[in-house]
Amino acid sequence: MLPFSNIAIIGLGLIGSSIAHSVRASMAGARITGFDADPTVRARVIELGFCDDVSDSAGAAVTDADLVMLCVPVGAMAAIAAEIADDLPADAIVSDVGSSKGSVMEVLSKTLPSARIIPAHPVAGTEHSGPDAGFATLFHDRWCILTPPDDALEGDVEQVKAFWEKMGANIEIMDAKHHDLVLAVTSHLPHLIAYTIVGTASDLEDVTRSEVIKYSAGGFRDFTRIAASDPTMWRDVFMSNKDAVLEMLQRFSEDLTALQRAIRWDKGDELFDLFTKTRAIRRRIIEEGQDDAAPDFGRSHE
Ligand SMILES: NC(=O)c1ccc[n+]([C@@H]2O[C@H](COP(=O)([O-])OP(=O)(O)OC[C@H]3O[C@@H](n4cnc5c(N)ncnc54)[C@H](O)[C@@H]3O)[C@@H](O)[C@H]2O)c1
Ligand SMILES: O=C(O)C(=O)C[C@]1(C(=O)O)C=C[C@@H](O)C=C1
Repeated sequence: MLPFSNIAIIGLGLIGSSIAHSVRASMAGARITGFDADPTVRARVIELGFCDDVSDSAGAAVTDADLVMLCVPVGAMAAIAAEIADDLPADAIVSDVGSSKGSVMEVLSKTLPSARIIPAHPVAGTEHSGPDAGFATLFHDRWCILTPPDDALEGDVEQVKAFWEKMGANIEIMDAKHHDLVLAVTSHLPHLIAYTIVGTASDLEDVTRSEVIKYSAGGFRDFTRIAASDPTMWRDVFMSNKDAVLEMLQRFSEDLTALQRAIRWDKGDELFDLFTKTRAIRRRIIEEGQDDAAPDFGRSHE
């Protein structure tokens, strides 16, 4: 049996379109209605044909839905919740895919006080955005973290869990605050570091900058991939997960200062010990099959 039969996807960029492709591939018979605030995106989605219907308003998209999946940037969640409030069926489950969870739950529960809200975060993505960037296998063997509120109905959590499992994801259930702390270090801080290092390189004098581009084969190139991620999405992530990101940034700055001191005072053994520890972490990630450097994950879409 299908976990949901009428799915409204609001926001048809990378994640919204990947969900639509994935539903098509794994839940035959489920009907997908899409909406995006950008009319050029709506027109492109009609051309691409991954929705059964594309509505002209968010309200119209949700009227018959049993699942409403909000796939907009975190900073747009409050506005979109207000837009669907009057048309949302009482028995529909509302979920989202936002990269931070505490603030999203806060705005959704305030704007939709009687809605059945089960937030989710697929820990899978690429640096690309928009409706052309999506693909059906994005969530295969990747984690999807659910952060249901304490009073969520168990049946609702099970339904959302079944939905993501059908799309190939592995499910973890977590408290929103814990999610935001963990993701601050595993996802948000790495993006901030990548944005910083690429920004620093681009601030160098013209002649050095062209050499940076010319010789960016390994390490720097990997950072530029991450630093090419969507500016709106990431601005919203940092604004919405401020406390956890600032806490992790503080720890990171302290560790960086310790490394600076080790280099200054020729403490090579301290560097060697740290690099040995970090190499072991990378090897563990690969052993546990979570190395996303190996599969393509949509990079061939570049
Ligand atoms: N990109 C990733 O790697 C990734 C991974 C997991 C989760 N997420 C989360 O998924 C969500 C969507 O990210 P994405 O990468 O698909 O972004 P995207 O830029 O590819 O798509 C977002 C879409 O939302 C639309 N939109 C913006 N405001 C809207 C509104 N008020 N009403 C309707 N549509 C609106 C935009 O026009 C755009 O088409 C974000 O909350 C992000 O944090 C992203
Ligand atoms: O692989 C990438 O390009 C990503 O940045 C994906 C990534 C991540 O940091 O792991 C980015 C943001 C999401 O919320 C989840 C996944």
